[in-house]
Amino acid sequence: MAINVTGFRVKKPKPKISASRRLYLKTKILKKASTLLEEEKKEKVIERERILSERLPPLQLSGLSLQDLQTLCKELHRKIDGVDDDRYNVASKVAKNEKEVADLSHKIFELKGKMKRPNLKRVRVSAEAMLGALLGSRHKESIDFKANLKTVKKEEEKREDTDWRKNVDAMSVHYMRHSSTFGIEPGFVARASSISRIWRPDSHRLSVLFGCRTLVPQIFLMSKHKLFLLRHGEGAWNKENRFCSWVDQKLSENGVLEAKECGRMLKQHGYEFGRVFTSILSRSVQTAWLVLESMGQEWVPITKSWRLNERHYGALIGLNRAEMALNHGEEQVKLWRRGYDVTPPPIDESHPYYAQIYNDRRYTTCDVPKDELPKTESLKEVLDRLLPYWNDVIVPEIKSGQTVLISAHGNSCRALLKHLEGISDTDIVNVTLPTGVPVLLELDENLRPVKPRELLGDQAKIQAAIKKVEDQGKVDEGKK
Ligand SMILES: O=C(O)[C@@H](COP(=O)(O)O)OP(=O)(O)O
Repeated sequence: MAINVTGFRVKKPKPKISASRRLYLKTKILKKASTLLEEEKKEKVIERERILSERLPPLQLSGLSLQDLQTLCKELHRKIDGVDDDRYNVASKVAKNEKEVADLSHKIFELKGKMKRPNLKRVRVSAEAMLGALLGSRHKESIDFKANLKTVKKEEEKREDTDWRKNVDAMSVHYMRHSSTFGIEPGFVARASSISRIWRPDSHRLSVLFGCRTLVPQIFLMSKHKLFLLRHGEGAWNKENRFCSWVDQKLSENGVLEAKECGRMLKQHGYEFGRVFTSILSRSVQTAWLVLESMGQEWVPITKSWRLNERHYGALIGLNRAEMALNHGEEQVKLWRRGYDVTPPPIDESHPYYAQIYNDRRYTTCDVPKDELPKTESLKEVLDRLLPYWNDVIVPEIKSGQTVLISAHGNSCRALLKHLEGISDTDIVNVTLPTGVPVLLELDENLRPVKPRELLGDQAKIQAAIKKVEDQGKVDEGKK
């Protein structure tokens, strides 16, 4: 029995072909389809090779002058740009089509009867009377609704025709306008094609965000959570240019001012925290207190964990960076400080700060036994010890709707940024965070950033502060 459109039960007509014949035909069709698919696959491979050989003829470098090589490089860059643009255009079309397919499937689902339509009676009412019933006395004013509809349609069509790159350019203007207060990585405000370069580590994600003309205007809608990362205010040893790491140092006078100022700025913008996380080092806790105090949000719960501690700098702890640069070279110091997988020599019992660190009661409260705590760490190892805490403790808070502030350290924040933004091992070398500057990350429901991080505050000052941190690893000119 089946049900026809009128709702009556009707007898199913007997099929004209036997079951075995049907099976035979089905198998034949499937076989044919699989052969066709195979052929299509082979054609695609041949087509791919043809296009590649057309677009990428083997490089002839021998005998070329410097000038020729430079021209060749420029030409290759131009081609890469072209391919990039094409890729984003295709990605945007795919995303748009996928969305349309999803919408249509939804409509089909609805039409299939999941949504029951009410029984409607046919009535004869004039348009005038209908408007009167709907709008009351206002219908007189809106009588020109046809003309209005036309205008709306025209506008909609116009919006559809807009090139997605223009939307991104428009967004850049939005960012530019705000860049005095909301810091953006230098160079972000640029043409769409160069955005992908800055976000190269996760360009696929970005192609979906920025590459789709229908999605571009929705970028701000997709932001579901706000997360703030903060490197504590200047510590006493930051000022002396010594590797501080797991040595517990308080904020310098300037660090206290930085933390208070940070709180004032966040308050001015109306941010409200639901949870704060810090390391177990005083400079990060003290910073969190001062920020919350300046915001009048002292009551917000603070949770501390060693897993947010600064990277363990091993035997380098206590040493002066500029002196290290003089003795070991600036390159080596940069590798120690910023390399992703570079581990400094471990600290041992003969180190002047060993006892102070490992006899400290705070390290008996950790979720690992004291003798399993690190003796040195690369940034990669920081991320390894931080991730379980992030996933198990911080993520649930964010997902439950809390706006979270993580008041931590230069390298624990860099590790987290690397994870969240998908920064590559090589690109993370170029990320430096100044003290006391909040970094705002806007995340989607899966905690993926929906736009570039924003360093909040005066951009000129922030750039100067970043340079100052980078220069800490250079030889002091006076001592050369
Ligand atoms: O350990 C330290 O001295 C600095 C980081 O030093 P660099 O990685 O910048 O050398 O950590 P923080 O001041 O953020 O706690």
